[in-house]
Amino acid sequence: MKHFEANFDGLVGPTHNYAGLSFGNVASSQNASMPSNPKAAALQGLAKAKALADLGLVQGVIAPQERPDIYTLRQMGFSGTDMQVLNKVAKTAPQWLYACASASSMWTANAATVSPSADTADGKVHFTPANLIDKFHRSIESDTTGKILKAMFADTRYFKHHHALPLHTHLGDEGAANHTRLCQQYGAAGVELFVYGQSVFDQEKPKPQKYPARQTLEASQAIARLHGLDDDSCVFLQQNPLVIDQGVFHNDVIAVGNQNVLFYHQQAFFNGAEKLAELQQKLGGELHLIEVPTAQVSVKDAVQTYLFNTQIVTLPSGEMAIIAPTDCEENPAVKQYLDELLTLGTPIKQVRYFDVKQSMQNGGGPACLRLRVALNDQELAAVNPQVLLTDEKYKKLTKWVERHYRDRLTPADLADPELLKETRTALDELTQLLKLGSIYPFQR
Ligand SMILES: N=C(N)NCCC[C@H](NC(=O)CCC(=O)O)C(=O)O
Repeated sequence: MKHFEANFDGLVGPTHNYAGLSFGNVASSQNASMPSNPKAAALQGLAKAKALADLGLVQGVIAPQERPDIYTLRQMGFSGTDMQVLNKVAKTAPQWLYACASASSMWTANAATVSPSADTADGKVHFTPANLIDKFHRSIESDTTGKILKAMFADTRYFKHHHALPLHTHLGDEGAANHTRLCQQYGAAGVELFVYGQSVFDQEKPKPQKYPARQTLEASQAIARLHGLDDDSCVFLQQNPLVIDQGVFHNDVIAVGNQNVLFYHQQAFFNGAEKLAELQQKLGGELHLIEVPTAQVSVKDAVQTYLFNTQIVTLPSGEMAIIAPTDCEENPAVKQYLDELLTLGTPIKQVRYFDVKQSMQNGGGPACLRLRVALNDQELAAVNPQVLLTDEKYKKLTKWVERHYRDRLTPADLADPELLKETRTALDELTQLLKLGSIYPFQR
């Protein structure tokens, strides 16, 4: 049986904008109110995904969500026709409109936590949508995310879908952004590394002082239980609270792994040495720990360039490549580090740069834009084939974006009734293109 890691990238939705919604995410705050370009954002994401497909990797897409989310606004008492709801919220409480109009579901590393069949007790691939409760605009994603994932991975012989964790801060869960699966081969049982920002029950553990820790240890433990992972194949590691306070709002802003490689910053973890030894012992065999020293790359540079929000992928040749944002190429210290990395004798032999600036300006790099799902060939054959990115699908999606997306949007434009119509027309067409059925509330 063959095994792969498939990447499912979030298609950027037509309302992509900069509303400054994510306290603790430096880029989101810095770029608040700047005009965005949804068309460019969606095309940049698609170009990155297509390049990975062209490298011989299994690549798919995940549909965006319906925004503005009129249904959530109705739950808050805005009433009348859809257009009246828009009008009232824009006039009386625009902050709620911004929160209900974000295209944030594009960052599919936060869509769910996924455990491959080689790791789980029942031998199925398990999915738990992230509840994302730390940020209101993201907390409204999980229901639709669950529906979209079920439409993509429908075959119950292979795929098991859980409900998102209960909606309380005790169980704050941000999905795969704080979860890394290490293994020797994709098809062999691996070790799942859960990185959390704080513990609710263990008050001895340190907490960040300035910015929120979005993921709790208790949430990570709940996911491991739901997915049927045994203790010998899990490691729970605390993020360094000092880096959360410098803008590292998810672990994937400071660490990334692939197979038996873990690439991370010297300051990424709290009590890292002990936990990484546990990881080595549980994984067995060779483990490449690539620690980037502060002396070479500061935490500030890591946050600005997203050096660790890169994707490390295994190419068909067996070599690994780093998929980095062009922001890394533009920063001399980071570029120098990446050049040097290729000479260190690790499995990483190539760096490829991609312009995903529209997403970066909201704090989302290449790794945020993708959800990884390790699959064997039987499982892959059971995935809805329409969501896989072929040459033809890429062309169709590109044309779809060009037809429906605007090239300029400010938060003020989110109240435009035409935008709501345009978005629904686009999404209706997309569900047909990807054969997803009626997943959006407006279609029912
Ligand atoms: N690191 C990973 N995996 N994902 C990045 C998520 C970025 C997202 N930004 C936003 O939601 C900004 C939206 C705005 O401000 O308009 C967030 O903070 O949750």
